[in-house]
Parts: sequence; C-alpha cells; structure tokens
Amino acid sequence: MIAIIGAGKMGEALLAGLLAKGHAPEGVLVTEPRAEHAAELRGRYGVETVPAADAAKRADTLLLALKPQDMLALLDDIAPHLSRGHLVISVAAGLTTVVLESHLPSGVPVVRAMPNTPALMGQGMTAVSGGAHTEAAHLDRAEELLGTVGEVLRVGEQHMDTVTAISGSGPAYFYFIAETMIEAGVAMGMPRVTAQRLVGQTITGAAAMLDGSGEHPVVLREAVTSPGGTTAAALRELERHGVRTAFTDAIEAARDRSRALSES
Ligand SMILES: NC(=O)C1=CN([C@@H]2O[C@H](COP(=O)(O)OP(=O)(O)OC[C@H]3O[C@@H](n4cnc5c(N)ncnc54)[C@H](OP(=O)(O)O)[C@@H]3O)[C@@H](O)[C@H]2O)C=CC1
Ligand SMILES: O=C(O)[C@@H]1CCC=N1
Repeated sequence: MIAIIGAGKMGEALLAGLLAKGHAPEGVLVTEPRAEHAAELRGRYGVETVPAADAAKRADTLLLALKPQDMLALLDDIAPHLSRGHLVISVAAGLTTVVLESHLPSGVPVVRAMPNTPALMGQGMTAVSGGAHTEAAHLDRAEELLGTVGEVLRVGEQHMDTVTAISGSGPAYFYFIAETMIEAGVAMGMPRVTAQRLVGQTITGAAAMLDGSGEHPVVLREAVTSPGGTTAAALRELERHGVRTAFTDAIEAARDRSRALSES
C-alpha cells in the first residue's frame, strides 16, 4: 500500500501519475488536512483519504509532499507508527536525509527526491538519493513510483540542492522567459494570443531540438545566429545586460535557499 501525505501540486501530480500508470486506487491512501480538498480527491481519483497516522499504519511506502515547513511536525506525528519495513520518500526542497532520519525511528529507510511540475503532464524530471538506511531495492521502488510522472535520475545527495536549483525550480525560469517574450511581442503591437502561440511552440520546438539532436546548446544557438543578423543583435543585448551572470546568480541563490531550508 502507498500513502501520499500532502496532495497539493506535487502530491496530486504523483497521485495522478501512479493511477495513470496502472496503480489501483484501492492501493493508494491520501492524507489531506482540508476536508473539502480531501472530498475532491476522493471524487476525482476514487482513492481513500485517511489521517496521517492511519496512512503510516496501513501503507508500507509513504510519499511525503508537504511544504518543508510542515514536514518535521508531520514526521513527529507519524514516527510512532513507522519501522524499518517502511519506505519514506520525501519531495521536500532542502530537507536532507539526515534531518528527515533524525525525526524517525532508527533504521527507517528514507529517499530524498526532487521532482518538478511538468510531472503533471507526465514530463517530470526527478532526481533521487538515498539516506543512511536505504538499500538498492528502496531506490528501485522510489524510481518505479516517481517514474510514473517522468524521468528519474539517481544522484549523490551532495548534488540535491543543485538539482533543486536547476530542475526543481527550472520550469519557473522558462515560464519567466516565456512571459517576457510574450510581453515584448504585445508591447510591439502583436495580439497576445498570437504572441503566446509563437512563444509556446518556439519553446516546445527548441526543447525538442535540445533533447532530440544530441547537440550542445551552443551549437544549436549558433545555427540560429546568422552573421550580422537579428539573433546576433538580440544576443549582444542579453550579454550587455549580464543575463548570463544573472542566471548563474539566480541558480546559486536557489541552491543556497535549498541548503538553508534544512537549517531553519
Ligand atoms: N511545486 C513545485 O514545483 C515543487 C515542489 N516540491 C516540494 O513539494 C512539496 C509540496 O510542494 P507543493 O505541492 O508545491 O505545495 P502545496 O502547498 O501545493 O502542497 C502541500 C500540500 O500539503 C498539505 N498539507 C499541509 N499540512 C499537511 C499535513 N499535516 N498532512 C498532510 N497534508 C498536509 C497542504 O494542504 P493545505 O493546502 O490544506 O494546507 C497541501 O495540499 C514541498 O516540500 C516542495 O518543496 C518539489 C519539487 C517541485
Ligand atoms: O520553490 C520551491 O521551493 C519548490 C522546490 C522546487 C520548486 N519549487
């Protein structure tokens, strides 16, 4: 039995993915504090919603998708019901396996995972790393479950804050670029709906090129950049405004914030 504790944006994406990939609703318990949200989830997915302590008693695999700020109190609540036979998978940003383990009985295996919101479309990118009591079978199980919503990569935990900054937060960077490009088109007099379509398909096409061609982004960028042309003029402005440095600083800030979440 699997329990998803915290079915907000990430938790619900994981729930939908599990069911879409053939997990029976009878095999999934969900814990959600708001009664009306719990009722919605029961109606939409046919799953049973239960208090966290019951989820911990009845499920052997717990997928924890609460905010980092709520996670430790939840672990303290469910800890009396957990043993080495459980597997705890946390998707909380920043919280290390050492911190998570310190709120659980000794020996409970913990996997730290970092998915991203394209999981909602089955296009997620998740990285996983194991803690002190995690064996290969636990990582296999985590990979199987998180693989229902996209790709899964195993990384050393020392890289998890960087993963969070790159792929966890990453979709927001692309939405920020998309928003900026759409607004630029609108400012130049283009209908918003046209600008949105141009930007949406350009991002989709660029992503397909990046993924499908196997080329380095520099090579793909050079193919767009005609000598003396429009792209060269645009890229010169991006460099003049320090956009490369701004992006590097932004990713470092996200990495540092992820690190700080374990300390607060
Ligand atoms: N959003 C993202 O892009 C990503 C988020 N994450 C991580 O996923 C986690 C969840 O984020 P996200 O889904 O965005 O946040 P949400 O706020 O959408 O979801 C959190 C959910 O947890 C519920 N909750 C709060 N307290 C409890 C409790 N005691 N027991 C059970 N459920 C509870 C909330 O209910 P209510 O709303 O009623 O309070 C809410 O539905 C975070 O730790 C975040 O770091 C990881 C990768 C990407
Ligand atoms: O912003 C956050 O903290 C979470 C983690 C990665 C994406 N969203």
